[in-house]
Amino acid sequence: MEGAIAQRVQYPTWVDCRKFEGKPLGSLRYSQRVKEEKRFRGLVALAHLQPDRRYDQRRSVSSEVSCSDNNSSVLLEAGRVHPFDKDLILKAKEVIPYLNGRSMYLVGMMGSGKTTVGKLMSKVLGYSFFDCDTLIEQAMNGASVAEIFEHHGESFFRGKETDALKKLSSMYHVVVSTGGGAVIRPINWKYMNKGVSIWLDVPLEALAHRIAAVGTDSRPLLHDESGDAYTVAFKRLSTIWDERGEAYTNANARVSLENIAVKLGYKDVSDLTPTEIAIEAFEQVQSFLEKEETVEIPDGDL
Ligand SMILES: Nc1ncnc2c1ncn2[C@@H]1O[C@H](COP(=O)(O)OP(=O)(O)O)[C@@H](O)[C@H]1O
Ligand SMILES: O=C(O)C1=C[C@@H](OP(=O)(O)O)[C@@H](O)[C@H](O)C1
Repeated sequence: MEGAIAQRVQYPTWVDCRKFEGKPLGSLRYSQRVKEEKRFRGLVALAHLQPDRRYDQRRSVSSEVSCSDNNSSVLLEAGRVHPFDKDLILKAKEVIPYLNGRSMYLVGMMGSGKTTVGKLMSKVLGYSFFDCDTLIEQAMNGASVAEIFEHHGESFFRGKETDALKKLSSMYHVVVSTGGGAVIRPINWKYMNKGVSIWLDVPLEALAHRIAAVGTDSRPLLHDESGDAYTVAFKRLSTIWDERGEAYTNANARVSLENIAVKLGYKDVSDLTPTEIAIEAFEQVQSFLEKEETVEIPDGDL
């Protein structure tokens, strides 16, 4: 089966954790008939899920999504999925009335989890998700962020980033993962302030570990020094943090991974799951919006 078919097939990469309740540890076959296009009707996408002990014993499952017709079967994607958590669903239901359709903009350093956590938040809220870098790449006919930096320079990229945020700012019911540098241009805050901005505050050591694990190819601001991956990432992140750390504090809500770890009694922020981070993000957003609602209006303005 060709990649073209694979790309068009919609399959569930996000599952409701109730499907796991009461089930013994092991695998669950999750099937969904592909009905998007007539000619693929005979195909069935199967997500084979099982708890992933290597990554996170509590709430992450590994997935294998395959697609088959009568003659053949092909593996479309293997990866991790994060089942919805009851607490996350409850928290989302609580925050929805406060949001009243307002969008959310995740800001934070490279690798802070804006995309991972943002996708999860959007799914559980029933919002659409947009990744700013991806929008820029699409606007540049598929050129990667690294290629745009290389061929056009950073300031051209920043212009495209502002264009993307401007477009997004007129939309409701969206969660946006912004690029790590979006906070440096004041005009971008004007656009992000149409919604609620959330800073994912992750210690630099944890960021460097994450980035060292996936490599720096897609993050051009990080891959210009030699040395071991962790040290290179940590050094560059420290310099970038000195330049723009202050700008993240403009966000409406701050989600500190160190604070969540203390609250949950974990020794290390790397023990935190995206679900736990998303729950805290909703809590912080709600607390910001509650305060916003109770801001006193001076008598003269009534
Ligand atoms: N809570 C987490 N724990 C461990 N790894 C994470 C967590 N959140 C994200 N990651 C990993 O860190 C890397 C960067 O995450 P990503 O969501 O792409 O960050 P950003 O969009 O802020 O650059 C990815 O490899 C992702 O799988
Ligand atoms: O911090 C930055 O200046 C950048 C962060 C990247 O996005 P992520 O934060 O999603 O990695 C991407 O926009 C570009 O490489 C520049």
